[in-house]
Amino acid sequence: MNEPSANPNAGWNFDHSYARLPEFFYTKQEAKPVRAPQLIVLNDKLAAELGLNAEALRSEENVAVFAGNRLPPGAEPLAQAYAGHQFGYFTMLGDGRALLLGEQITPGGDRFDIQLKGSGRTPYSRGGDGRAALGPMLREYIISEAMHALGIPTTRSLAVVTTGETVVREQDLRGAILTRVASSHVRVGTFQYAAQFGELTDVRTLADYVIQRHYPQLAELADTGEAGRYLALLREAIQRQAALIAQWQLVGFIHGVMNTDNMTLSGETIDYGPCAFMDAYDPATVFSSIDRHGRYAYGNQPSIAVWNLSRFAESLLPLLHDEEEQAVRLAEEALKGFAGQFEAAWLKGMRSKLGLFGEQAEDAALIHDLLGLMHQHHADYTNTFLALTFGRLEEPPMAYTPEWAEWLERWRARLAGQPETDDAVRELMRRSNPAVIPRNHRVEEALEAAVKREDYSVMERLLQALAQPFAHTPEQADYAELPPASDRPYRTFCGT
Ligand SMILES: Nc1ncnc2c1ncn2[C@@H]1O[C@H](COP(=O)(O)OP(=O)(O)OP(=O)(O)O)[C@@H](O)[C@H]1O
Ligand SMILES: [Mg+2]
Repeated sequence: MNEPSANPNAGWNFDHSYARLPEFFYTKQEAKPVRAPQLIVLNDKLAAELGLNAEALRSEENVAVFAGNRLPPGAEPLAQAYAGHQFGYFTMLGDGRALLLGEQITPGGDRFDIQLKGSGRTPYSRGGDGRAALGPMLREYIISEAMHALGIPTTRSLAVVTTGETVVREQDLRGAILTRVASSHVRVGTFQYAAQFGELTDVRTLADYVIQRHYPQLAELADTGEAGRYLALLREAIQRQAALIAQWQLVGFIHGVMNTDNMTLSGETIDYGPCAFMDAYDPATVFSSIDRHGRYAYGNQPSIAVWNLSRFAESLLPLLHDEEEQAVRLAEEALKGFAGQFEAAWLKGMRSKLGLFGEQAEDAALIHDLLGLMHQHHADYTNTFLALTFGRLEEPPMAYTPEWAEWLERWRARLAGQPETDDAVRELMRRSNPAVIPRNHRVEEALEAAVKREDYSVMERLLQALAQPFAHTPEQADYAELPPASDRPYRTFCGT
């Protein structure tokens, strides 16, 4: 059993709005204590943002909190229920290895879920052991924090502890628990769960909860119909996902497992499983070893988002309009909005990456032709934009062919036709093209040192570089190196 009350000076300040929902939505559950917790990494900056005292968090008492061995003051742990489509197939899921401790209210009044991932079995564990391994939890820590530094909405990572226990996968691995921080953990799959296994009132309760928590400006709208708040919720969720996926595409991020249970209503990226950043530009890039048909390939991410949002819309249908036909029409119209919103956000981002101010009709062709060349020449996505930013145009692949020269000519002509100075162009491009992304081979190098040799310095160095992705120090330049050819194509195995 958990011992109550950890170090009171850590600054834990919980509320429990999710626990005030009907019990249909969760199961109260304590963490299963682990043998020998040890703190591996703590996010001091995030701790401060949450109103937590990093020094107190390092104490033995609070390391025990991160391990699930102690409850922090005011915590009321629960496992959330949800369902979802996994690779297109619907199934009941729920937190099978995670627990929500509560919602930390920050000094500024913001609310964040504090969740332990890897904290033991729950009623939703099915055949699983409820545990997680050190490598995947550090991977989630590194990539989620990199995404945050890139300005992309995401769940955050506060800490990783090892448990002193072994988790059995294909081989024995060191057990670990990640403390995850999120605006909320409500997923498209939470709505699917309510629609499939609950009453209409449950869907309504959940929708009103999400509106209160993430879209409070909609709360006063009417119930149903064209001007209703549930249609507005659908539209807003679509808008946030369109913006999010555009940001993924712009940095070359491949989520890898865009199941409906891995899409949040907050619009934050969640579940860093078999995800990775693309090296050479190719829309067909897939990293996940279990995604054999390329369902979640880079180029498919926008259309998969629409597929997932369609499942969300289906869950909401009875709330959209009293007449089903009208409800379907409203949902379809809302879903049609995604393409335009995505395209607008993506084009805007691409213009910035190329230093283009204003909008000109030929911009889209200029951008698509660049991507076509990059694809044809297996050009590194991130480094091509860096080369353009810093005028290193003699570097491969640009130096290769007359087609590149022709494209560069068109780009220069477009730049020359705008009133902004070269400095302004360079500045925009520097802000829009990261120097450092969490490249697979560097992440793996850090994980190998951490997991196999208990050497965490490689990861610490990587985390420091990733925290400032747009800085251009010599340190940063080191991380712009391409992976050795033997590392391509890279696969992330789903040994979680
Ligand atoms: N070792 C495990 N034991 C029990 N349940 C598990 C285990 N691994 C995954 N699950 C459950 O399987 C489902 C799908 O797993 P998935 O990999 O999408 O999630 P996850 O990485 O555990 O969690 P999240 O989506 O919260 O980041 C989830 O319901 C998850 O809780
Ligand atoms: Mg998941």
